[in-house]
Amino acid sequence: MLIDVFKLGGGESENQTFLQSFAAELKERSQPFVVVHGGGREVARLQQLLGIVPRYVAGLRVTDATTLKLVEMVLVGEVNKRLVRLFNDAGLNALGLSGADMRLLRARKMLIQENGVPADLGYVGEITGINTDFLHALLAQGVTPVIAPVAYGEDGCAYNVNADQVAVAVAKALGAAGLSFITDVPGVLGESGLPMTSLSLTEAQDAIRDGIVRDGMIPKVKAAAAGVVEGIPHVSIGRATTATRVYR
Ligand SMILES: Nc1ncnc2c1ncn2[C@@H]1O[C@H](COP(=O)(O)OP(=O)(O)O)[C@@H](O)[C@H]1O
Ligand SMILES: CC(=O)N[C@@H](CCC(=O)OP(=O)(O)O)C(=O)O
Repeated sequence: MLIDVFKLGGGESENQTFLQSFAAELKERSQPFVVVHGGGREVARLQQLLGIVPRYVAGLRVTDATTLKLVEMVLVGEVNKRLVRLFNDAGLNALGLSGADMRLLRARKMLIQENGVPADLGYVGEITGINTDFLHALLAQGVTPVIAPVAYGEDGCAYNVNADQVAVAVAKALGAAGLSFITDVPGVLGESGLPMTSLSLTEAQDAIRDGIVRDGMIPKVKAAAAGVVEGIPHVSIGRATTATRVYR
């Protein structure tokens, strides 16, 4: 069974017009697929509303116990259900899941260094396992899993995981044929400001080094490159017709 994984970024998960046409396209697909979504911008907005200043290290949200609650409220409680409603309105059989459900996404605390010094990101996790049997069983029944990136810690805690990283882990675990990062730009924009048709792993490194790829696009390009290295045959960033293919 050839499976595709779509990662829906934070900008697009709020764009009703885009979502309706995306859902209609998904409905026409004959091949099974899984959707992983983000929603980082909406988490940041709620933090700000509550007087909490969002903090990031290497593009990852520093997640203390209060922030973890907000992350779960927004991503699992709100964004996930909004997408599931919309997909089901379009005629799909969508089922919203977080990492805790059936131990779908297992994780451990992520340990990283910032400028050579260990940085404590709190409840930020890295994926250690995926319940692929459960996903396969759902797909075999024509169900579309819609996954929020809050994982189930090996220590019983919830962990906040970057949604691009979750998408790569899910695609790798399922042996997916394709992984598409849908975001609020048509593709990875080159120096000209136009989307590039393709980006090799070396060109990706150069584009990051030269500042052509910046901000949130850096972890996305790195995640896409990791997907290519993991052997996912087709990895792309952007909208269907203008997306940038990342290749070895
Ligand atoms: N070279 C580039 N091409 C396209 N987008 C870029 C580039 N460099 C930086 N960006 C920024 O990256 C953003 C996408 O990253 P992000 O907002 O984290 O996406 P998502 O929420 O979908 O994961 C774009 O909206 C754009 O502002
Ligand atoms: C650890 C970490 O940073 N987690 C992300 C999870 C959501 C996400 O990745 O959303 P986007 O895809 O919209 O960026 C966060 O808290 O923002």
